[in-house]
Amino acid sequence: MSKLVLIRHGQSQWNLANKFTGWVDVDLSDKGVEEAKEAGKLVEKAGLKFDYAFTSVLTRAIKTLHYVLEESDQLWIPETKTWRLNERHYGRLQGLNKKETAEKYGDEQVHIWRRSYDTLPPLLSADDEGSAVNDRRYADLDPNIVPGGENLKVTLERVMPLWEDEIAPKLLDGKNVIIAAHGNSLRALSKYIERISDDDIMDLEMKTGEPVVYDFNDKLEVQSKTKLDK
Ligand SMILES: O=C(O)[C@H](O)COP(=O)(O)O
Repeated sequence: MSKLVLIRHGQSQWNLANKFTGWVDVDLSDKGVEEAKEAGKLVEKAGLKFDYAFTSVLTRAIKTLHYVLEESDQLWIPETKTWRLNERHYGRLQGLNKKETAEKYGDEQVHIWRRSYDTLPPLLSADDEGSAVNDRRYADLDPNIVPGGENLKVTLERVMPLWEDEIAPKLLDGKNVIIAAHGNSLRALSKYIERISDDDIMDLEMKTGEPVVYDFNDKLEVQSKTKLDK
């Protein structure tokens, strides 16, 4: 009945540099731009037509959405940008190199920080330099809900109101939706959509720039899941 496409942004500058990124607003790399354009061509080839788009307030996801829509000639559709689709906030890990962090704290600890459902990363406080509290794009948010670090569970909790209030009603109304966001905000959403357990979600990975297409019936049950690739 309706279709939902999830796409993780193309490779970012910090994916390339292997750094924890989270809410830091880094741009796409040249390869990331190519991945996003390629994804748009796949969307065009698959004949996917969207009624509505959602993305985060981070440049890498916004640009990916726009490349996809431009390549598929639907840049005109209405879109919402919201912090609720931001990458999971990586707290004090943001800006650190993932390999160096694993050398310092051990592979197991870093794997837990990256993939466990409910372990928080070391938290940033509101007066730390990198805190999102002082970022103009979050000025309308209650400072108490601006995170200093999130696990996947908390990420899912802040994605859910958007799903319930904005996305699910559109899908139930037969509209097709595209969401361009981030590895972990999309893992959280996929966990909910596919009813994946807290343990199994550790193994779900989202590739950069790969569109994932869900078909729903009129009860919003998943009928199929397809990844678009070359
Ligand atoms: O925020 C980041 O560093 C990445 O985009 C996702 O990182 P992860 O694969 O370590 O969760």
